[in-house]
Amino acid sequence: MNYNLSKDSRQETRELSVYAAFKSLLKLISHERQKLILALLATLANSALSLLGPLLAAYVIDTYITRGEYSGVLLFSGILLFIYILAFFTNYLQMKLMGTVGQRALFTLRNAVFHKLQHLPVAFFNQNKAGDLISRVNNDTDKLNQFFSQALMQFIGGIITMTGAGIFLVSLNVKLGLASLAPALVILVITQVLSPWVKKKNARNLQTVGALSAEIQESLSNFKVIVAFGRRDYFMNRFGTANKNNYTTAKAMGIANQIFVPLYTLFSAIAQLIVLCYGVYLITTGVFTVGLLLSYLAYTNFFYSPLRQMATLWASFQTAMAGWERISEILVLENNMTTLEDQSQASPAPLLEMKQVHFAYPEGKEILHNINIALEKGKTYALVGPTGGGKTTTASLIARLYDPVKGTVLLNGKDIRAYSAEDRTRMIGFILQDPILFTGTVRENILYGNDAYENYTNEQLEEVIRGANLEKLLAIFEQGLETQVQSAGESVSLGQKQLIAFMRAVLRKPALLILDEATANIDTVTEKLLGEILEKLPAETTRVIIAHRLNTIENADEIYFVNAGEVTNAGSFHHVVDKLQQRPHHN
Ligand SMILES: Nc1ncnc2c1ncn2[C@@H]1O[C@H](COP(=O)(O)OP(=O)(O)OP(=O)(O)O)[C@@H](O)[C@H]1O
Repeated sequence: MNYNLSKDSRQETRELSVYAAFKSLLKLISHERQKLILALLATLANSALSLLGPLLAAYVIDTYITRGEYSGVLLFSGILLFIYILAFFTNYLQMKLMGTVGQRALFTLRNAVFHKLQHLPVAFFNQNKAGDLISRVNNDTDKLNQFFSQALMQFIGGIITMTGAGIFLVSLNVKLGLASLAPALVILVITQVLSPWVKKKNARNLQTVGALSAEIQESLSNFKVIVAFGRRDYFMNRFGTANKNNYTTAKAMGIANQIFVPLYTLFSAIAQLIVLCYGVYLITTGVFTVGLLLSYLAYTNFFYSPLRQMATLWASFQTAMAGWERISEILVLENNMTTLEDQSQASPAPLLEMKQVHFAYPEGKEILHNINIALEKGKTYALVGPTGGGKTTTASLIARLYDPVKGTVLLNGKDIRAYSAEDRTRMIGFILQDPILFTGTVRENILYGNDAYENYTNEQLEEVIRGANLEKLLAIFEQGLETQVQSAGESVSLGQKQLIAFMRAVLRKPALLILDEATANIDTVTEKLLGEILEKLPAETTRVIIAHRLNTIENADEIYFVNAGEVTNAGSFHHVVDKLQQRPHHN
């Protein structure tokens, strides 16, 4: 499955219609039904109350002012004030409710995207940049929040007010009503025509925000290399380009989003002019009164001013839709590394087998060709060979970080895909080439993914560590289990990181332990210590060691030579030494 989210590499792009996008957006907040209905009622009440104003004013002018009955004027002023206060409260209620709905949508959506990210396979993270993903989780979801909390009810309120005003306009005088509404029709057509263009500009801008975020992430995480090579200018140039792209697309988006405002204002003014001219004509013919004309002008305003507002709201909707599309691109992805239904019983030997395995990274050429290996329980295997030969890839398939393109991997005689992730990771420990630590203490890091000792006190845990012969490794850390480490930064050395990763893996007591150059950054004395610990692992533990240093693999029972995607059993240690010596260029 292709997990690349960048548009250029996707064969099919999902183009949502406005209606479908709006429906799927609403689905997002469907669990807030009660609040939504209440907010809708408040919006309805608010619009109805506001619409009453001009009608009452027309009545007051034509009935009381023309007759000079000012007590009636006073009474109706009081009624109007009451209506406006009520309208204020309904407006407040609607904003409060929708503010909560928006924040809730943001909360739910961020959780959903993060949850999905946690469940996607390694291949997804190989193909997408962390910075862009962060931008999707942070920035794009917030666009939806803004739409829900600020725009949606204004949008609906605007439509209700416009419908009400439209009904008043047509029912007070059909011809004048239709004439005053005609410019709205033109606006509608223009909006329809321009919308796809506006949406594209918004989507493009969100993409550049993602790219900018990816640049920042990459340069910050590689800062040491940048300084060491004196290449600050290189990343500054790259950032400058990304920033410029963002600026250009933001400018284009701003123009696209704002283009409706002057258009709507113009057509609204034209409508007012039509009403004024035609209204005055109707007064002269005796069909209309001054009061009616004034209320008519007010209703025209009631119709066109939300329409003007809609221009901004429409832009917010377009941005939300563009954000929603970027988020749903992640949400629709499925993890193709599912657990197979396989009722067959696990058989004892060999512990792990690769049968006619072929593998290619997504969008790449075949890396491993027809691999057949069998790893017996309790034996130690070494994978050796030139850089880029495929050792890490082979180990990754053994640990099921990826599935083969062809062929099968069997764990205890059963398809490895039939094991749940928990069972598989309990059985297979993998110490990665570049070990990852999480911010916290050594204790937290070595207990990562290990529930068994979670509630142990430090003393109890130290006892367990002694039992696993790891106490000399722990002693390297000044404050023992409570030594602080950070995922970023340099609180521990690379070698120390490898030691923590080693303790983490050994404490889980895996049936198969893979060490991918796990001692590459460790001094020879400590390396010897690790060798001893490995020797003392339970007799049934199978070890797979990837190493370039020959002394690391001296104790291997069998050695596999991995070169150009072929894995061959190289036999004894001395045999391999001879082979490597024939390839002076390989390290
Ligand atoms: N994530 C990836 N996406 C695409 N290709 C990859 C990826 N990881 C490795 N490769 C390619 O697969 C091939 C084998 O790489 P692999 O890391 O398995 O080699 P290796 O033998 O472990 O090398 P080393 O000794 O440097 O660790 C290389 O050509 C590499 O470019």
